[in-house]
Amino acid sequence: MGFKMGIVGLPNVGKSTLFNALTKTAAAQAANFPFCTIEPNVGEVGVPDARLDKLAAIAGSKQIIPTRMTFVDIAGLVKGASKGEGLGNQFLANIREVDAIAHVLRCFEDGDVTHVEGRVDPVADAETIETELMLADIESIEKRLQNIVRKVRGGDKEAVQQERLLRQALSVLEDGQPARVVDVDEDDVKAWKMLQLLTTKPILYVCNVGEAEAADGNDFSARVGEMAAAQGNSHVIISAQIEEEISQLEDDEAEMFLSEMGLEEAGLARLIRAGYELLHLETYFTVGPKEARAWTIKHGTAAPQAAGVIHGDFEKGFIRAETIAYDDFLTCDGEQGAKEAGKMRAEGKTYVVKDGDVLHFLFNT
Ligand SMILES: Nc1ncnc2c1ncn2[C@@H]1O[C@H](COP(=O)(O)OP(=O)(O)OP(=O)(O)O)[C@@H](O)[C@H]1O
Ligand SMILES: [Mg+2]
Repeated sequence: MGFKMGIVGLPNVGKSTLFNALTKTAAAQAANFPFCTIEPNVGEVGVPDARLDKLAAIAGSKQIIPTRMTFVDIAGLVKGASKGEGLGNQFLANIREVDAIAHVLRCFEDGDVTHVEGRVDPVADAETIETELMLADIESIEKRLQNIVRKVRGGDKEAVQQERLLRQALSVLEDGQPARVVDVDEDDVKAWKMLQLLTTKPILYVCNVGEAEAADGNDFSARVGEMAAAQGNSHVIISAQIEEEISQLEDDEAEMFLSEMGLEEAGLARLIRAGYELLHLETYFTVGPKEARAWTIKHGTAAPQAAGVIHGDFEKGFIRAETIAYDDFLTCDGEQGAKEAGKMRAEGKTYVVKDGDVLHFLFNT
């Protein structure tokens, strides 16, 4: 499956710095000038999960393979992007392809780092970007409404549904609100997603604070927190610069560095977890002597479809899933113990996989 988070924001706010820290590379050029990034950088990141390490230790697995999430470092957007300003249209197209948006807001003060608007004001910056996304949606909706006029007149069912949804979105957008506030009927969810509107993508604010503020944030991030709460969105506080430094350290050095900074864990782990929550993602595990591995599914996924994440054949030929809950696996000290304690369940096609389940699939080939 693979879920994609797009890193979005004004130019020069620290997007590429954050991306490099996440992917532990210097793949994206990060520098103090606006529009440093033009082509999107794409990187896969292992999702940190302490449970996986515990399972591997119990089972004596030789290899630990975390599940992965994709991050896309997108070029900076500016006012007028929806009208093509600063290569805007191209960048907006990059956003269309992601599942969720990590919106980076500059919350650090540093006279040496240029702010495109000449002042630090993350709430105003958030509005600038959101406005561009809303304008882009309005424009694309108007185009699409024109394109389906004939089909709608001809009574094409899909086109009629599309038109209804497009008009619903248009009416909130024209009211100055993002399309994500629309309450979509169960029956319309699929068609609604297919519209791929930019402002329906779930959003997470990333407050990029100064080095000394990584633990508690600052006034700027506090204001972002209020804004996010009012919108029903979440936010994380991170110093991209510190994260970049941490990403270059060995694990034990990194831990020392974190505790000196008063941080419990790297901001990246918090960011990835927040992204997981935002997308309603969950993890199940496969555990054996060879490897302990984590897999990503959407909340509410049935066992055959969960098996399909590993391989299409697992889904097609699904028979049953031998299932041990994460806590049982720990308390019973592994698969054998769980079996003896009667904690290994045989689950069929309708079983909805739970976060943390340790699964073993049986299937026909
Ligand atoms: N938390 C921070 N504190 C101080 N400086 C920072 C912080 N985060 C990033 N910077 C600096 O800000 C500058 C811009 O960073 P970066 O290139 O990552 O921005 P960007 O958002 O990717 O820009 P563009 O849109 O132009 O690609 C760099 O000089 C970087 O070192
Ligand atoms: Mg960049």
